[in-house]
Amino acid sequence: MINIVVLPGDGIGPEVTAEAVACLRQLSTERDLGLRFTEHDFGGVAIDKHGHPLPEATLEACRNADAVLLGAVGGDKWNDAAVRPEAGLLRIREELGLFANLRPAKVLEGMQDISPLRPDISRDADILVVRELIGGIYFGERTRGDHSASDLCTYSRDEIERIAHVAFRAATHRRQKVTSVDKANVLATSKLWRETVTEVAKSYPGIELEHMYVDACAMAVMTHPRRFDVILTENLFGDILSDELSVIGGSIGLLGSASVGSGGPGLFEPIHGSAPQIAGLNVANPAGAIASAVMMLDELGLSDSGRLLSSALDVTLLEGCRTGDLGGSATCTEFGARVRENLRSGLTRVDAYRELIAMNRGCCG
Ligand SMILES: NC(=O)C1=CN([C@@H]2O[C@H](COP(=O)(O)OP(=O)(O)OC[C@H]3O[C@@H](n4cnc5c(N)ncnc54)[C@H](O)[C@@H]3O)[C@@H](O)[C@H]2O)C=CC1
Ligand SMILES: CC(C)CC(=O)C(=O)O
Ligand SMILES: [Mg+2]
Repeated sequence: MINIVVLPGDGIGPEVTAEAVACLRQLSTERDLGLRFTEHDFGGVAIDKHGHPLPEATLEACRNADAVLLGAVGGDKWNDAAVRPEAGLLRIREELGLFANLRPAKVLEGMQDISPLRPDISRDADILVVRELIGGIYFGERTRGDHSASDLCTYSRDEIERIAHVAFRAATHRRQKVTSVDKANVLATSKLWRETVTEVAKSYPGIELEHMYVDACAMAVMTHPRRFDVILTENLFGDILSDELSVIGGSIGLLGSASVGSGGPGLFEPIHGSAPQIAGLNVANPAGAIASAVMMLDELGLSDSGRLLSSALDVTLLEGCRTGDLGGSATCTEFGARVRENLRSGLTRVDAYRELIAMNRGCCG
């Protein structure tokens, strides 16, 4: 039995998570994976019910799980809460020791039509952001007075080393390049970051390392996305850059992520937030939540099943079944149902997918 804790959270979180879980349930039944799901309160909904975004019972369930699947948390409703939903998110990442957040962003071959970038710029873009997740300014001491406020940014050499190793190891399975992003012309933490990453790189002689300032990087990912393979960066910069990178593929609703640490359960969540404006309307794109489920299957050692789900997701998009954020009219539930239909038809659809790619290359290339 594989024990998966589901934290639907707030806003569109429950809607997109429901579609991902339905895909996983179907896969589990068809392929006898033994996935078992239990839902727990987390985020704003947990504040309403229990007075805290991360109740002890939820944390305990996550600690004992094989993996955690999360929707999103937050919303203006909880702006004045003593502990906000987002603080619960930071805490669960810290409690589970999830220092590495992996956020792949790519343009699906045959789908350059939905990228706002010119096809000659976006074609073949395929970037993995490796973001440090439990250090830096989000975790530093905060002060707030009437006329001033401060947030402390701290990184230790150890924290930088361990995330750098994740990035270099990832690059060895990809295109052998790491771009380390910092602001070392100004920040002390960035100077230490650059120095430490340069040192770690010596253990990976086959990997090309370049350093880039975050402002220049924010521009270059839009003008020359193909020049990037793995982007290694700290918590705040990675948060911002990964939302920006979602533009390349066409929508933030497409991107999933995996947060992993040193051996405990991983946490898998789309990179977007709770999108309160569209919550309850059944229009959210569940692709990012489903992509997160694919990453979860990989992490659980169920890569064959992950590949099937990933293909079913790609086929669904290539067929033109798209939610409003991608210019389509499919609802969240219709999109999820279509992914499951494609999943049901299994391997034959992978061939269909390749054919669709070949066809689309002609008209969108
Ligand atoms: N991991 C998490 O739980 C995160 C939570 N948040 C929280 O979410 C709340 C809303 O934050 P925002 O800054 O508005 O960011 P957001 O990511 O929720 O929304 C940004 C824009 O993208 C759209 N969008 C996001 N996901 C979508 C999807 N799956 N399908 C279609 N459109 C989608 C939204 O409608 C909005 O226009 C805040 O309370 C914020 O703190 C924000 C980011 C991450
Ligand atoms: C609470 C925030 C740090 C969440 C967020 O924006 C993210 O992790 O992408
Ligand atoms: Mg973010």
